[in-house]
Amino acid sequence: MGAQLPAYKQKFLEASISGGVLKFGSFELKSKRISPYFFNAGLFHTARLAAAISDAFAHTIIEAQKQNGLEFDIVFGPAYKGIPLSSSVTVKLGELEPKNLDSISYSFDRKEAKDHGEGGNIVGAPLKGKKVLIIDDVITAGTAKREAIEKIRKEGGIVAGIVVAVDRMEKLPAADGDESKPGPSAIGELRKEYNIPIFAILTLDDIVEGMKTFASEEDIKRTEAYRAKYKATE
Ligand SMILES: O=P(O)(O)OC[C@H]1O[C@H](OP(=O)(O)OP(=O)(O)O)[C@H](O)[C@@H]1O
Ligand SMILES: O=C(O)c1cc(=O)[nH]c(=O)[nH]1
Repeated sequence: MGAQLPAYKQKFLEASISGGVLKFGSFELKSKRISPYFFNAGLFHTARLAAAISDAFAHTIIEAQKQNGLEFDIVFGPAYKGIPLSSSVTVKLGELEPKNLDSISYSFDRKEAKDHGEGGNIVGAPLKGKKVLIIDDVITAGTAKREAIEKIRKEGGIVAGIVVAVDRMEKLPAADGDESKPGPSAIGELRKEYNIPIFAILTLDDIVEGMKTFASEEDIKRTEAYRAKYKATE
């Protein structure tokens, strides 16, 4: 499988396939695009798979600290699929880098604010004045990350960056709904607009490369055609 990929990406791709997380077929996305592949991070639910995804995130984050000077106090996972990731990745980071990352915290949001008890819509570490790293499953059109950034800022947090499991490398949805037109990259626009670094464990290019050794001709063709249709032009 995907001999060209670095070992940690290869391992993560293999875990995604064996756990049924990465699937091929026909799926409607949050953006309403119809995709021939889908990454369902909710299926990383066994001890082995949860360890595999938190390990891949932790290595990507530690590498980004070393190479790009990424600094953060809190690992934030947007609801819902980001929630278990925020806690498991925080534990893994503390284990791998006890000297630097032992005192980081995690937090996440509620999709609907709680109106009793402690109230509000943030659970875990308070965000005010803290550097916050968003971690999540997938970026497609960037809508979910934009919402997370706005929520964090509203709470007084400073967004330090984003790390996702999969960058689908897609363009922003066209304002007039005409998806045949070229468009700028969803991830590139987020980087520019908020001046933050964004990292991914796997990109669509990595998936297409890896697919060559395990997927059917038909799935490869359909995924390549989808990539050609929705890829960003800048
Ligand atoms: O880049 P985008 O076009 O926003 O799409 C990608 C996001 O959409 C889904 O989140 P959803 O809001 O459906 O949340 P959940 O599955 O985690 O509940 C998915 O889990 C990604 O986080
Ligand atoms: O864009 C989405 O909604 C989306 C794509 C994907 O691959 N996985 C997912 O959970 N959501």
